[in-house]
Amino acid sequence: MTGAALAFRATLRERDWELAVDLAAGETVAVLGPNGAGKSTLLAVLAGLLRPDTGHATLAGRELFAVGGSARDQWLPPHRRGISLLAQEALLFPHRSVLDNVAYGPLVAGASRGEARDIARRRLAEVEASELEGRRPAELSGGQAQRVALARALAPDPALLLLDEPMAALDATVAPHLRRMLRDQLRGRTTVLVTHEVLDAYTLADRVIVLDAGRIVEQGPTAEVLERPRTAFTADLAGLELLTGVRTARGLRLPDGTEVEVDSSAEADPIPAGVAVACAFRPSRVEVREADGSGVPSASGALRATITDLEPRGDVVRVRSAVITADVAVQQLAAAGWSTGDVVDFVVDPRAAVLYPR
Ligand SMILES: Nc1ncnc2c1ncn2[C@@H]1O[C@H](COP(=O)(O)OP(=O)(O)OP(=O)(O)O)[C@@H](O)[C@H]1O
Repeated sequence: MTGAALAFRATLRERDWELAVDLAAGETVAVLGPNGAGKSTLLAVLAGLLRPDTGHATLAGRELFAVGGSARDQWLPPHRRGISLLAQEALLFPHRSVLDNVAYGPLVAGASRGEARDIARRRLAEVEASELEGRRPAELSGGQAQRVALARALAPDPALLLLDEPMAALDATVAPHLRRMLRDQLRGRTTVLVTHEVLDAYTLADRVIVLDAGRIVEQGPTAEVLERPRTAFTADLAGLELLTGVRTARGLRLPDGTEVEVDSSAEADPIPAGVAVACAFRPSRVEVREADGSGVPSASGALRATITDLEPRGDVVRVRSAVITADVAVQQLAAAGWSTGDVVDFVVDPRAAVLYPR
């Protein structure tokens, strides 16, 4: 025994996919990544719907699979894995009542009809759906159906819960209710959550794994990964700008030689000069100034760049360039008269930037 609830490693040559994931008992891990990164592949292999070329996985001390090794392959079929999946769509049995949908798992696992219905009633109460027990799935709203689907996923008391973008198909007005419910239900439950929403990761996950092209590219405690991103994808998801370079006495030097100033006086563990670093900050903490016409940026630490795009966002306009993005007040932009193709200076607020080793 490793102490891990889930110990998983597998490869799939056809998808150039190779992953190792360990989960502690009761831990929720959010899996993030761009389209095609391999998130669904992970869920499918865990659920037993897709067979890897090589790999080994144990869940709560039981072997889920051992394939491609020297010994004979082991492969536990999906219904014997102790794993439940909640997908974007509720996928309830259309001809059964809500109660019987939720009772199905325990019934198949060997409970009597009465026991299975008792379990189902308890689970429905937990997701505030008791009054729906006599309805058919067609008589439910999207949010109600998803709550029932959550009750159904939890009814067999799975050793591992898989959530595949559970809020994605819901109205923005309904999603917060389910998110709150999930927060309560996931406490102490070993869960893998695939999501595109940073709010889901913050609200529900202890840890985050970022995938790209079938590999893990970042992982760690949720706040650490999202506040100190190492990839452009994670930075973008977290609403941060990311610059990379080398540590200098005043901040960091970018590959083009520009030095960006960062106030690191509060740094607990100073990073020595010469170390490869990343620097993250909000676009709202970047100022845009008129370029003064000389060949060098007007302010020290300014990044001179051409505006490639102007994107209105309420009372600010997102000013994009190839190197950096700034949010500028609509009035300031209008007064300055900047438009795409103009060369301007971007200045990062030294106190608003976080510097960390790459
Ligand atoms: N049925 C399939 N057969 C072959 N290759 C597939 C299949 N499904 C996905 N792939 C490939 O496997 C890789 C990982 O895809 P996967 O669906 O796991 O990504 P994802 O991170 O879930 O993406 P998304 O966010 O778009 O759902 C991609 O290169 C994809 O093209």
